[in-house]
Amino acid sequence: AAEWGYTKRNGPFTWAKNYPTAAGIRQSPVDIDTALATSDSSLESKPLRWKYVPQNTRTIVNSGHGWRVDVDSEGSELVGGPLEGTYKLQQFHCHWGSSSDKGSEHTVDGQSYAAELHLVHWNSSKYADCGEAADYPDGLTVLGVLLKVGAKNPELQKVIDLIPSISHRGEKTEVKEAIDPAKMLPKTLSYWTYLGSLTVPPCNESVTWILFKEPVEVSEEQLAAFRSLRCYKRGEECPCDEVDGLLISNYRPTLPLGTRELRECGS
Ligand SMILES: NS(=O)(=O)c1cc(F)cc(F)c1
Ligand SMILES: [Zn+2]
Repeated sequence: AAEWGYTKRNGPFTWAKNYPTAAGIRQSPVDIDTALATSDSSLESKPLRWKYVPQNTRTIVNSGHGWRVDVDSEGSELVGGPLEGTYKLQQFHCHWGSSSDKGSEHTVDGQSYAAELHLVHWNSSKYADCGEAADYPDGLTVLGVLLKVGAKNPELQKVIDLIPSISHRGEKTEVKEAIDPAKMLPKTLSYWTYLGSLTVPPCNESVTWILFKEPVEVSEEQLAAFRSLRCYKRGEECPCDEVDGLLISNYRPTLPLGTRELRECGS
């Protein structure tokens, strides 16, 4: 089957053909209608807490759908907030648009941001690994960080510096200079949370989403570097009808929240 992607031919509106869950009722991303959010004292009473091991960021890979930094989960943990049990960091990646007026996956009162960073965690209290966890409704938690255009982001610059060595699909390289995921999170930890899904096929409905309210800055040049990734393998011709196979946009448009509860913690 033709590999899924973000062009007219294989993009988000075609995914349900090969991945029926993509047409489900607990899909992500969604528009965060801030007026709908209910503040929840139980969230306030259990502060979100994380521990990451920068040395455990192992490799960065061009998945064909963007860049992804794979992490050795050992030693990491995410607890508290809406979560039961302990979640471990598996990987982090980003979504962006062809220009910085769009690119985030979640929107806030209809507003898009330039990009969105996702830190993917799996429930190590109940499941053996990320792959297994992805098949259960409480299996995964993704921390989402909205990125807006501003100052150069020093921690993300460590990713940008590696992009030339993973320009084509399937290429990967060692992350030599440790990247600290904690340094990519906003200062204030207010967030929205709701039950959703992976925003890429197979769109498993197994994600507790935690989206920080405060955007973090990234520069136009850094966004331009993301768009220099190619969606096809070196030596192959470009399958996607994207302008010479550049990954200029890799975000899924928002899906209806439906009857799901949207909770918030912090102002
Ligand atoms: N985009 S996302 O954070 O929902 C996501 C989660 C995941 F586990 C794997 C992916 F490829 C993408
Ligand atoms: Zn993502």
